[in-house]
Amino acid sequence: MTQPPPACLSAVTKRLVGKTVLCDFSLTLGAGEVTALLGPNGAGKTTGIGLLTGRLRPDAGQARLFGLDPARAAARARMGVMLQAAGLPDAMTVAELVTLQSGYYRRPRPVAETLALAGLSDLAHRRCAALSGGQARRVQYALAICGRPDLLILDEPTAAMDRASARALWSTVRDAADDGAAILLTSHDLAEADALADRVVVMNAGQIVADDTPAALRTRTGGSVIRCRSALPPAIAATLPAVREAVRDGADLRLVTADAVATARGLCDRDPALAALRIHDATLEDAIAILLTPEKGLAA
Ligand SMILES: Nc1ncnc2c1ncn2[C@@H]1O[C@H](COP(=O)(O)OP(=O)(O)OP(=O)(O)O)[C@@H](O)[C@H]1O
Repeated sequence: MTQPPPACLSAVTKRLVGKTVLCDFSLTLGAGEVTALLGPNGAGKTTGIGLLTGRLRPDAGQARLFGLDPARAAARARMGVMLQAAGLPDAMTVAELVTLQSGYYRRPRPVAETLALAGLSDLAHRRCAALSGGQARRVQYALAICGRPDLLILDEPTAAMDRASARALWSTVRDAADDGAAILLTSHDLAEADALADRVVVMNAGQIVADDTPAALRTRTGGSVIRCRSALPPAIAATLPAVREAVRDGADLRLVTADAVATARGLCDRDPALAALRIHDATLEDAIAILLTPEKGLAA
């Protein structure tokens, strides 16, 4: 018999205070897959997570965890969740808290293993009140993974973490997926999504605008990014050959182009004072910036 997917939203609509936040939204997560749910502030990512975790109920459509209603304890017991804002009890130590949470699961990891995976071994006896912001995030991560979840939902897990801590977390997330867990993460760090995700789902205004591998999304930009110092207005630069997008980015003029040589030639012709010309392959961030620019959205 085929197993139901770890998590599934089928044609859900969710209204909050009279506003439709998600409309006919469908998303299925696969076992062993890291899915990054990306999009600008207010796109509906946290609302989607709220429906999956059972914090919110859909107004139409259906949410399922392992084929069950997310409100069912049997479904929730197989899920680990790290939300954006979650307080920790000030008076407890890190080890006490992880021990307590582990007790809720049927086959938890040994506490020492959870602490090591979350980079907390040296902080085991520190009271939660005395943790830094990044350390508190690591404790929230430990609480999410202590039960060996088959589904791990991470809402901006590395926000407030330093680079080394973030990279250590990426590695354990990748290991969990390789062991068969389904992972859903949101992030505004697109380099993180690119490094970690098998699949990128881009949302805007409550709808999915792209669902593909990071490499395929990068390829769909069809090109390169040019940065330079130029007084040329972006509106004029946008008319140069092969330019898909032109914006001012700090002191730079930044162009996304399907043909870097043709665009660079055009730039030199239009601006004799052009300086500091740099060209690189388009990144996931560039691809998503184009996707979210309405008149230039990529073909799906
Ligand atoms: N409790 C609420 N009541 C009314 N509107 C809400 C509520 N929660 C969220 N919204 C609105 O729903 C929309 C989607 O919000 P959501 O938090 O899901 O976005 P998000 O993609 O997670 O954003 P961010 O990247 O900022 O976390 C926003 O317009 C937000 O203002």
